[in-house]
Amino acid sequence: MRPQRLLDIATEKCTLGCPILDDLLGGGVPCGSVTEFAGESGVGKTQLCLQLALCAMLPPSRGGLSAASLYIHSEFPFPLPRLRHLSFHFPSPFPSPLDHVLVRGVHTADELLAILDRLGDLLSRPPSGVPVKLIVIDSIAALFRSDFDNNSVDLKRRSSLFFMIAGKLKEHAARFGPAVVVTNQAVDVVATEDQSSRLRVGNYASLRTSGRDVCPALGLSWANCVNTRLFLSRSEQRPPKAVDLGDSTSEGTYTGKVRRIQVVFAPHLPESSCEYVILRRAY
Ligand SMILES: Nc1ncnc2c1ncn2[C@@H]1O[C@H](COP(=O)(O)OP(=O)(O)OP(=O)(O)O)[C@@H](O)[C@H]1O
Repeated sequence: MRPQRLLDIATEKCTLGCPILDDLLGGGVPCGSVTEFAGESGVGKTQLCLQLALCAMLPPSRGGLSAASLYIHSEFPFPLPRLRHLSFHFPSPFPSPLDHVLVRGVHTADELLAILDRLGDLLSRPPSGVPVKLIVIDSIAALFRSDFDNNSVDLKRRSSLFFMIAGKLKEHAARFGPAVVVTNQAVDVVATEDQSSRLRVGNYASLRTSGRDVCPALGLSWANCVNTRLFLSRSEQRPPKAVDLGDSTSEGTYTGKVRRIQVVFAPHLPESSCEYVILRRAY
């Protein structure tokens, strides 16, 4: 294959339901690989995942995948009222959109691995006949918060679970072509005297949110398990004046905190970022 042909291979993408975010991601979240949304609590990871689950149902002509999704959650309860609320404002091609979001809770990494082992059946023979082309794991970090101590045996066991989980996800992504999205927490970076010893992963030497230096949780082993890492952050302050949302109505301004999404690394995207806001209403 000539290098030029690589540019012609179009990867299917799933819209995020927002033209600015889609623009940043070159059309949306790519199918066939693992995309991570990392960021502090409340920054909007779940919001984007719920939005994606609804957008996956849209036909390709509207940026979707004409598909159902599997939403694996490790934080309880699953935000069903929020998904229902979002679905009211969502122009679904299906009469009951919530029937096409398959939800499964997991409590441990071993339980997740067992589900991923059996996932081939669901992906090859979806129960409703609608293909499942989006898999969300919200959140991977929650599964590793406890049960593991900071000793060499546990760290080795933890890394080995990362590689097994990522291996399964990539196997399904390559075989059945779904977009795989995982969410990850951000943890504070402890200041050291020698800043040069700080490990740099991807495009940015440091990442900040709410005025703190942070990095995605789970360390270097997990960073090597995802194909694309997107970092979501909140600014510490509200904008000095209302942000114009480009809407001519009186509601077309926003005075809350502005959030930012940065491409930390991705095989198909340059270093780039954009700002976003989360509104109560459909926009
Ligand atoms: N029911 C809702 N309706 C509208 N906006 C909501 C609702 N619930 C949360 N939000 C807004 O969405 C923002 C992002 O919340 P979200 O749960 O997506 O964050 P998160 O990054 O997934 O957090 P966590 O890591 O704790 O799960 C919240 O700060 C809040 O402003």
